[in-house]
Amino acid sequence: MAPNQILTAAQMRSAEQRLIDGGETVESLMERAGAGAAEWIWRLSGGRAVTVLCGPGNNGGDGYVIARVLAARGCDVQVVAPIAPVTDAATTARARWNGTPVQRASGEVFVDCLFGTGLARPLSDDLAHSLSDLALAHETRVAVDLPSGVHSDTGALLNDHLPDYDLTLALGAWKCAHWLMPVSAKMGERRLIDLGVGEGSSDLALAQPPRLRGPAADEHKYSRGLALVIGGEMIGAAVLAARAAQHSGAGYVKLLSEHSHPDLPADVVHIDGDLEEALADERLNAVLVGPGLGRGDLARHVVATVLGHDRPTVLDADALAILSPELVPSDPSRILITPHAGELLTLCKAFGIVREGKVEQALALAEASGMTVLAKGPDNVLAAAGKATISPPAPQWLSTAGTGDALAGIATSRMACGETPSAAALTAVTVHAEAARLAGPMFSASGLIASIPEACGSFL
Ligand SMILES: NC(=O)C1=CN([C@@H]2O[C@H](COP(=O)(O)OP(=O)(O)OC[C@H]3O[C@@H](n4cnc5c(N)ncnc54)[C@H](OP(=O)(O)O)[C@@H]3O)[C@@H](O)[C@H]2O)[C@@H](O)CC1
Ligand SMILES: Nc1ncnc2c1ncn2[C@@H]1O[C@H](COP(=O)(O)OP(=O)(O)O)[C@@H](O)[C@H]1O
Ligand SMILES: [K+]
Repeated sequence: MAPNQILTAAQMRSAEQRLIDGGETVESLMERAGAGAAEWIWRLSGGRAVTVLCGPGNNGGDGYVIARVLAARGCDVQVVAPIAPVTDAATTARARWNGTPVQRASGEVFVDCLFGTGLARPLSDDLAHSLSDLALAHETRVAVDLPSGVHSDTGALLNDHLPDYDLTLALGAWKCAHWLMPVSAKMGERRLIDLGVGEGSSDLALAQPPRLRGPAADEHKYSRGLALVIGGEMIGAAVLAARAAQHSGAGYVKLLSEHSHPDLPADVVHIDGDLEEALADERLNAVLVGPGLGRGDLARHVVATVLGHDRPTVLDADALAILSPELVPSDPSRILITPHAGELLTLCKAFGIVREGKVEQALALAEASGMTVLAKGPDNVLAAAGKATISPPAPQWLSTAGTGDALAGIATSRMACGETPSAAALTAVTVHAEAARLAGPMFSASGLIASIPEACGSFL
């Protein structure tokens, strides 16, 4: 099994076809999928009654296998089947299940096997009502492969009022929707069931935790990395970024700004000199521009000046409103951009990108700009050079002002430490999420920043 690969519905079909070409049958795969799912449902049900909703395709087929396996273990199982099976494998699975479907059921555990990766259009009103009525009539809900009514490749909801689940059992490989909003928020816990699908040619993967390295015995502040954060109209945002950078590995963080700030810690070195001069420092390893910068002529000049130098650079916030194809330098691979959903939309417009879904948009923007793109938000998609990585969800308490500035500061610090823009972005997202977990609920950006050192410590 390749536990980190994420497949589109088409790639999943190809992967299944490769297994079938290698001697498997759809029926044997369905048996494995159904038995694997039944094992989880058995554990979760703890002897409670189970209702399985079966659709017409192979997802429904999995449902009949689940019903048969659970019944054989003595579980009280009912099947609701609003549409008869249409595939050979589902027809066989239905025939092997020794029971009669019921019209309606209420009970304790609900298993959704209505549709999986084959869903081609929104559910009809009748099916959508059956699904939500059954889900409401049960305490615990499990989705097999995917919740029904969702787009496997984009994570979009195809119907309103779809249920929330406690557990989603991905069959054979992760699909994009398992990790993309808004669907991913409905899935509850996620578990992957092994069907023997090997490593394919997927260009999408689930992010893995980074391994950080502490300073060597002979390290000094410059060898650990010098980061420059450029302030602007709202100095507070740059201060947050500089404080986050300071706690993320760089040995030296400078804040260039004509304004000072009462919260500026003594260990962030404030300079108010010339930008060109600051950028010309041979020891400078990474630059951040954008948080609190402003969007006027001066801000444009600052962004153009930074991009005119050859430093590893993070562009965030206001710098993303300014970025345009004309400003892209000849060596853009040293640049990381960190747009939230609104900034991603603006950048797609600026670069003439018309694509559906966050993964496709991030990949297209990375291709058009040559930069590394971290499309952040409740789901984080990192795209560079034709490959994309999705990070597991972070605490939603991050939805507070200033946490994006902290993220940009961490990424800049990691680039100052010598990480590539992609590695730095992955480290930043992971450390940011861990710092949020450590900070507990209701934190502010400052509280988050205070947890960064301990969060980094988890990955040393
Ligand atoms: N293949 C394998 O080897 C294995 C696959 N496995 C399992 O199979 C699942 C994929 O199976 P699948 O391709 O049959 O798709 P599935 O999601 O069950 O539904 C498709 C059916 O629904 C229909 N339909 C579509 N939209 C509709 C709508 N809105 N309203 C009504 N009907 C609609 C569509 O017909 P259409 O009308 O579009 O021609 C078609 O008949 C996968 O998620 C996993 O669970 C595992 O068993 C392991 C082995
Ligand atoms: N609901 C959420 N769940 C998890 N992370 C979130 C959520 N909302 C926002 N975030 C994270 O918080 C940060 C917010 O960044 P941003 O929108 O740029 O805010 P700001 O500009 O105020 O700093 C991003 O890193 C984003 O990924
Ligand atoms: K399903």
